[in-house]
Amino acid sequence: MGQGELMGIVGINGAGKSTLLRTLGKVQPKLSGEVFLNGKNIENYNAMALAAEISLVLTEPIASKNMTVEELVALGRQPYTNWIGTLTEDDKSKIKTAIWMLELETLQHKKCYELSDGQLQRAMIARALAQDTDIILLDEPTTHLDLYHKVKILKVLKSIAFETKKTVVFTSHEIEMAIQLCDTMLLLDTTAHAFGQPCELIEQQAFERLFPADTVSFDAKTGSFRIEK
Ligand SMILES: Nc1ncnc2c1ncn2[C@@H]1O[C@H](COP(=O)(O)OP(=O)(O)OP(=O)(O)O)[C@@H](O)[C@H]1O
Repeated sequence: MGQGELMGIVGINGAGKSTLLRTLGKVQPKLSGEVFLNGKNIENYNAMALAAEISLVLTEPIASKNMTVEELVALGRQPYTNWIGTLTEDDKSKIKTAIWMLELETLQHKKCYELSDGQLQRAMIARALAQDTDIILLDEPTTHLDLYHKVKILKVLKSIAFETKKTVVFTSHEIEMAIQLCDTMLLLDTTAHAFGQPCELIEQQAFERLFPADTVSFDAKTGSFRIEK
């Protein structure tokens, strides 16, 4: 995966999308293999050093919804602040930028429990952005959102990758949206995995293999799935 790129990990239920993402972020022990970051095995990174390289947006609910959006976003600066958590001008500027990029200015003083699912997801992404790491990993960031908000979140992720030159990797069931918006995709399949630009995967007929064709087929011309009646 490259700098400034949005990469989607897609595949059927149980294909191992979340497991792979959480393994990349060292949130859970690896089942096999090794993960290298900047030429160094992630096993050799301590939590603080890894938090300066990778930020995570996971599906677990946040510890306390009693904090404001601004306080939640400020948590992203934790790996850099001193033991009393004093924010420097640089920290405050990164928090402000993240709030601005996720269009949270009018919500920043609201408590997290007052937010809709989509607003809370944006706040979580702002926290990851404030952490200012080269890599942002997100597990199913569009779950529970309506079509418009799913598209909005993915477009925000794309612009974060493009404008801040970060590598943004997310897992999703939104294969059609990922085809339209991702720079690269990893398609996890029970038999073979495919990685490349969406157009390359379409050429390889990788999406046709995903579901039984008598139920759901893939139309390469439109890049969309069709229900067989
Ligand atoms: N490489 C692997 N080898 C063996 N088991 C695996 C591997 N990857 C994932 N699993 C197991 O498969 C199960 C499903 O994995 P996971 O939840 O990551 O799938 P998913 O694609 O995110 O599913 P969903 O789309 O339903 O959220 C888990 O029990 C996990 O431990």
